[in-house]
Amino acid sequence: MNEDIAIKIADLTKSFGSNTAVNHFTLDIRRGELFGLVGPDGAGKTTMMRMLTSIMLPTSGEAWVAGHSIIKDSAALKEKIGYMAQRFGLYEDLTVMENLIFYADLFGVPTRERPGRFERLLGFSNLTPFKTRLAGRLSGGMKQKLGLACALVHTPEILFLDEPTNGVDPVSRRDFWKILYDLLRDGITIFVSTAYLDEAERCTRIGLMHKGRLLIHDQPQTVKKSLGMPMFQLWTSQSRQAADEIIHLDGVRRVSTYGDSLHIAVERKEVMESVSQILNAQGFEVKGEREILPSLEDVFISMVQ
Ligand SMILES: Nc1ncnc2c1ncn2[C@@H]1O[C@H](COP(=O)(O)OP(=O)(O)OP(=O)(O)O)[C@@H](O)[C@H]1O
Repeated sequence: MNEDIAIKIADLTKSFGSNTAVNHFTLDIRRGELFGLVGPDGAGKTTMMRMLTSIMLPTSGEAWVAGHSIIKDSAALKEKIGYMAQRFGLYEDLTVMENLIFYADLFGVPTRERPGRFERLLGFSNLTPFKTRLAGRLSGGMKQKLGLACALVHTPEILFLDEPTNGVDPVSRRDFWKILYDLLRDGITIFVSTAYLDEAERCTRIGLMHKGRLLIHDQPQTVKKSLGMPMFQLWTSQSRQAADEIIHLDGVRRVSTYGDSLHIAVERKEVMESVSQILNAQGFEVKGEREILPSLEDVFISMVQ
């Protein structure tokens, strides 16, 4: 396998009875990428993570992680990866330090290497003052960082994070992403799943997943440009009613409300003139409009409609 490729996914499929959770998924992820698998609940992200971490076998297809087959080389593969499952995989009745020791035992981290490594992991996660606190008594953000520290205890090459910031406050989310960038600078490859599109923007590359299928994969900016039609933001009174008024106009492809404004995808820029005319004629006050780059949400919605 090409040395540059950290993860190679070839036609991977997983079915549960008649439900196909991951459907003929093919993708290469290079070393040093921060790849975001993005999709709504039930898209198949967790199933994908479980297969790539060799916890669950595929129905068909194959994948290689750090050069090891997920089907044939499970043990070797697990030594090369760190995995933080949803809810962080912690033992709540163990202390912070005991959780680290548990994972160090699990991965056979040599005793002589532990003091230095624990100190570093506790340091970057700001958990040094809480070494003796029970994991169950940590805040959500602290649990998340401890989960990450445990996933890194054996210095993996590739880190898998399944919706790591779910239910975590915004400040902790921001701190967490700072840590991920530090890890990336150290050369680790990161595969993260998220349902948050603002987080997807922070990845070097993303894949949009829907109903088990990979719809598109590229850099976030390129994905946004892929919408292939002009997008406008328009501020008006009663934006919801205004949206109903223009959605059926010729040349209007999509309308969604964003607070007190509308995002309108049109076939041609000129269509916006008739949009403004109709809104004014119907008594809506058009307060302003500007052309914008579509958001990832705009692209995602247009692809799944
Ligand atoms: N062990 C299982 N047995 C049966 N069906 C399953 C199993 N695991 C997942 N599924 C189904 O597969 C589909 C994809 O689920 P999956 O958990 O992978 O999605 P997800 O994108 O990670 O969403 P979530 O964030 O809700 O976990 C869903 O329809 C789910 O019900």
